[in-house]
Amino acid sequence: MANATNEIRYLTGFGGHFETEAVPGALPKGRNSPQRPAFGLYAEQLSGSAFTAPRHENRRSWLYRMRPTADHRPFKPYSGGPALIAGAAEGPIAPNRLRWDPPSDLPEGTDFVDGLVTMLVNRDPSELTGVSVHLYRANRSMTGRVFIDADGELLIIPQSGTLRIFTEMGRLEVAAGWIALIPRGVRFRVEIDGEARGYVAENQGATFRLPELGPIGSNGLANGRDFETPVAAFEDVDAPCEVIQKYQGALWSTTLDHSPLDVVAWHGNLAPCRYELARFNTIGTVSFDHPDPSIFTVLTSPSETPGRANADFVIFPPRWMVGEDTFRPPWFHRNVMSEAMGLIHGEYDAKAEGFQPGGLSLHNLMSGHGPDVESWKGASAAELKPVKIEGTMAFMVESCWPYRPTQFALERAQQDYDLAWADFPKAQLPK
Ligand SMILES: O=C(O)Cc1cc(O)ccc1O
Ligand SMILES: [Fe+2]
Repeated sequence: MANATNEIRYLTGFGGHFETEAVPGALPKGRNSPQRPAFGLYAEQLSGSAFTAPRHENRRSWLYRMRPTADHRPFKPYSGGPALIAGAAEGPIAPNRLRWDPPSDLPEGTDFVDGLVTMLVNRDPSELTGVSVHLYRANRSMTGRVFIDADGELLIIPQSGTLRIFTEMGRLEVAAGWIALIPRGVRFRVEIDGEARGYVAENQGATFRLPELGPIGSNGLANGRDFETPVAAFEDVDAPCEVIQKYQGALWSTTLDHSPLDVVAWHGNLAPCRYELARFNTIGTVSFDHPDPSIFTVLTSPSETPGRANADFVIFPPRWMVGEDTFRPPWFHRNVMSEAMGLIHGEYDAKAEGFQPGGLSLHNLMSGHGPDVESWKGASAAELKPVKIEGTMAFMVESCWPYRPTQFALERAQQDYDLAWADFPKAQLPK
């Protein structure tokens, strides 16, 4: 089925067992690794979970490619992209709330890789847990090079501009309002027209999956059928191609004499996908009280502790607010989980000002936060008729591991963020 908007074809479903071939006959039937794959292709397994992971956790795909990935020369340190994985700032993490305007000095005239800037990190990649938050600004397509992240799966959240992502396993188009998920280790190139900006959550832990629905039942939130995985697509290019790899927190580079985007067919349940956030089936109160934001979870990466996410990707989409006798915006709270938030467009209902599209905020473990004074005043006085929050899309990457800002982030944080919560009137007790 052709996709009307961009001619790229997709397979639907989250984490399904897909099979796809760009050349008829490339995909072996009934086995993974025949003695002689069709056309002299190389069969190669890509594992996203341990071989012995329980069946419902097991993620792997088989790729049929023109040359094996093993065919490369040593990686050497890469000197571009200086702001990616800059490492956390020295010293203890201060218990302060932090917020950023969209940085005006993100890399300029760069492609997606060199345009990435790390803002927040929270575990060493070798621990196979944690999540980092990066921003990007890119003005050029990647040409003659691809990127591969061995440290984590990449959740790409465009804020403006459209990315065309040519991965080993096919092509995806991802505009603002969509997300893309690229599995750990899958090589890709990003093409753009004009300028593109956005966020990347780099998940070093267990692969993102749909959250349990519990009493919600068998439908709702992000529905599996709305995730789209590209069909196989490849390029047959015998020209130098640089491979830039993020590996254990550092960047490395090697140059091949061919494009590694040469996977002619693949099958399996580990593959890139995209999802339009507008498809999210938002559920909320129809009686009273503001539910915990976990009700807005799109994807979750569990930790080893049940119910405590290594990373939750949560959105705040347009929705009706109908709660009776309820303070409707997010309440005041302190959380053992750490909350990084971004804004794709519009306004966030807990922040009357200062939180801009392309900006970022951090409310780490146990830091007191909630509505700013203006939002609190407005919502406390509002007439509680049904109101539709429209034209907005905020998101949160919530993690059980406190985030550490990078030096780049610390140097650019708003200086007066605490004033968002200054001068609340004191409660007046009966005399
Ligand atoms: O702090 C925030 O703005 C995120 C958030 C939103 C909400 O609706 C409830 C709790 C919460 O942490
Ligand atoms: Fe919060």
